[in-house]
Amino acid sequence: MRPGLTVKLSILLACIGILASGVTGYYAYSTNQSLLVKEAERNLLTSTELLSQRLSAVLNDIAADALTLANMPSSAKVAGFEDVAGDDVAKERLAQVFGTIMRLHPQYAQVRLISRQQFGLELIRFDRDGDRLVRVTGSLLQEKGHFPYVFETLALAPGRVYVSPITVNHEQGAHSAEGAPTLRLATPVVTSTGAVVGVVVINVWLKSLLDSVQSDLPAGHQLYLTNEWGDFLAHPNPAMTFGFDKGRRLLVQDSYEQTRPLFDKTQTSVLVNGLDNPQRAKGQILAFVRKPFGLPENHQFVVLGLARPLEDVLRGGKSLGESTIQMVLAFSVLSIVLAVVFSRALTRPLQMLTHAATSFQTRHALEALPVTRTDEIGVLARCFDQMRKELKSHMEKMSQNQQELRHLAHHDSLTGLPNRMQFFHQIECAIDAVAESGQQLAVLFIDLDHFKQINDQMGHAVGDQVLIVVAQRLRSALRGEDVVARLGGDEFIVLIKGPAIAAEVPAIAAKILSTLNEDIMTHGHRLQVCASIGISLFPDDGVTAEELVLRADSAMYKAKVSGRYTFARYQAAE
Ligand SMILES: Nc1nc2c(ncn2[C@@H]2O[C@H](COP(=O)(O)OP(=O)(O)OP(=O)(O)O)[C@@H](O)[C@H]2O)c(=O)[nH]1
Repeated sequence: MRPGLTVKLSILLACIGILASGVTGYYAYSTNQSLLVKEAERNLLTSTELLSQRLSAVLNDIAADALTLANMPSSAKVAGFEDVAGDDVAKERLAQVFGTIMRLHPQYAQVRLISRQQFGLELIRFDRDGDRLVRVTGSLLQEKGHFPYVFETLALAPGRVYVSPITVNHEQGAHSAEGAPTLRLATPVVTSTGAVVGVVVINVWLKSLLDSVQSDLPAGHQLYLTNEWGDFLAHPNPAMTFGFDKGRRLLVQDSYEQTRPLFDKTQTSVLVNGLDNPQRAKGQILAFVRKPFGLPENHQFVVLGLARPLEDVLRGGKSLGESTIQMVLAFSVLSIVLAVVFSRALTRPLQMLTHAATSFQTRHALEALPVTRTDEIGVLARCFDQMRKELKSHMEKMSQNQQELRHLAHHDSLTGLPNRMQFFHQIECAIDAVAESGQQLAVLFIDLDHFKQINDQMGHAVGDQVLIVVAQRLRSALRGEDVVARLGGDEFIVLIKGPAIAAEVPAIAAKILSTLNEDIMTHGHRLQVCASIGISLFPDDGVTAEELVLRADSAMYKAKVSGRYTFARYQAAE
């Protein structure tokens, strides 16, 4: 069975409801996710900027240490001696200070005083070797004049601090510092006359530097650091760092395309998130900040980045997601219920109309209609109600007319008695019925005497009234099962059946004659009617309707001839 209008409408409305709540829920959920990510991005950017400021502060502290050492009068004195041996007492005192600095700052890998003379010979040098502090002396001291951190620092004005690029330390004999990513800060040692006589250099392990910078970073955050070309110096995966030292370039721009503006210097910070860029930053939120690094005239910078898992950020929205799903499910169920209720309410009047139409079509029944409604359905119902009432009245009239026509076809319109056709039908039925039972039938052909005179003398209306009275008297004089019909004009015919009808029929004929002969009062006239009756019997006088009627007619003429107002039996010789 095909679904009805109610089902279709319910499905449509339910689908709309479910779709609307689903879309709303999805929109609320995704908007919330976007807001969470944007908020996390802002916080991450702030953390990254704070981190870069902390890096600056740490570098400033190291620079301050370097300046402190360089500004000590003994530094200039030791560095300024022509003789390498110099003033051993002053050197030893200065070395104790250098050693103290090393002990106080575990992140320092090396602290040195390097002379301008003798190709930048190291004068005082402390190395860190694991937990141990090693003072390098004598022939182990090396010439460092060819290193940029020496010759570039010697060219600096007093009080300025050189910051080297962060590289892997390949200086031989540097104990634990050898092979480790290192940053060098150096400042010139100047005599009271303004002569630059040496440099103080502090080597810092990048790892220690970053550990101190990110010490209070929340768990789950990952640190990125690149140089000004984008080479990774710090990365959650150590294999990704210092690619240039291993003969290949591992650039942040290749990992995160969005960081290019930092290196074009068109932006100072960029944000990347895995929600908007699942290809580039899968499952992560990242913030990158460009930070000037070292001497301003060198236009150096580093890029600091922080990342945190997207999942951590979205975890806060998870409960909202679950609530949203519950809400969507609840609204979907509500939508289905409302859709069914609304559809039924909407289609009920249509169903009433449909039911009323089909009931009217099949049973002509006038079922209830929503005629009291004030909307279009009410108008339709009232029109339909009016139409079916008119149709019903027409149909009833037609049926009545048909009945009347059917009656007229078989009855005489003046007297209401069966007509000739009906009589013949009845007599044929009676012949069929009595043929085998051995019963008899009698046909009485009745013709009024001198009826023409009544018409002529008293008018046709009186004649009609007389015919009506005759019909009534014939009907009342006979039994209910006897057939009385009018053949036409003043001729009537009667069919009587019974086991001994031949013996009874003279008395019946006599009764008819006397009944008809009683006075008739009509139109102010007193009349008397006489009649002549011819009788034929089945099966003695005929076995068909035509024969019986014809022979009764013939007998009636015999009665007329014999003086009227009498009856006569058909005789074959006639
Ligand atoms: N008022 C009236 N007269 C009718 C009707 N049908 C026929 N007639 C008349 O009935 C008369 C019948 O006349 P007949 O049977 O020929 O003659 P009658 O005067 O009865 O003479 P007899 O039968 O020989 O006694 C005619 O004058 C018809 O015009 C009718 O329906 N109403």
